[in-house]
Amino acid sequence: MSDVETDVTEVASEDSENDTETASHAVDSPILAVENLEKRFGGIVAVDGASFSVERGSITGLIGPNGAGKSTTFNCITGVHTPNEGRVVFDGDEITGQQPHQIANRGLVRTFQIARELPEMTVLENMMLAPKNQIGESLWRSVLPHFRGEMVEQEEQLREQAWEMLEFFEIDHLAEEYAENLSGGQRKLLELARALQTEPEMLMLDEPMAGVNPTLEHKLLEHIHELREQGYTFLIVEHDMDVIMNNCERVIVMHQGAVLDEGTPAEIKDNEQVIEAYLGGEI
Ligand SMILES: Nc1ncnc2c1ncn2[C@@H]1O[C@H](COP(=O)(O)OP(=O)(O)OP(=O)(O)O)[C@@H](O)[C@H]1O
Repeated sequence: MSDVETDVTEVASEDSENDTETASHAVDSPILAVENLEKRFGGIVAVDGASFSVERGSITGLIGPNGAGKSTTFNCITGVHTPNEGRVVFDGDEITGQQPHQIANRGLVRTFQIARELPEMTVLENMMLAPKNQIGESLWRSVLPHFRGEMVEQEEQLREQAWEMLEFFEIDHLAEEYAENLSGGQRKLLELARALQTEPEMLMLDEPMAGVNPTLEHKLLEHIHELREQGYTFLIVEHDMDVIMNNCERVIVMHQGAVLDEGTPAEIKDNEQVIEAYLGGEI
């Protein structure tokens, strides 16, 4: 993240004519815009013309009753599914239909409802696999002596960064533990740490609190707020309403594949339609 910020600052200061424009773009434009998104599975319309945007540097919640289309929307944004209609714009560029790794390379990464770490690898090994643009991934380059040196240097940097991340999430004592031996909550912390290892600008978290005990939940939320302070943007799908209401500045409510309401937690809490969508239950 800090590297990205430095790069942007350098480019902006080199081009003084565009200074004002660049600064206002960064402040005013949403980091993510979803426009008229539609996704059908045979006769099922899972997402039905959903449109919303996410403000840069915010913690935004995406909620809705079971089957509302939240996960499918996540999947369309992050390239797991190709939408039938609509557009996804990230940081000013259209990313609709791109592959997940291309979208991750642009700085938009997601975590899954069920953490996807590699169970038979240690926590540190899992961390080392996560980063984007590793020199070693290109085989022909890796056999050239010049690049071999670069690879060793890069691996050292990645290891250092991985340790820092594990320390930040207070799971460094588990570095040599096999991932399969972690608790549900520790897995969620590892997944978030892995996502950050790719140096994203925005993180989309699918039910980050599911299966997490209250102590770790508290810790996870603290980390999310700390990261937001550093400039990261979060879009969170979560069924735990207390988590959404107490931690998100904005909430998007989906129902039957479309956006039913958007606003502050206080605003959406008072919307009769939202309450009805949750089968008349209290939010
Ligand atoms: N791969 C798929 N094939 C067919 N139907 C699907 C598929 N994925 C989702 N659906 C359907 O699309 C609709 C929206 O599902 P989705 O999982 O996006 O909702 P959700 O809001 O994330 O629900 P939940 O909160 O229960 O996870 C549901 O009717 C679901 O059964």
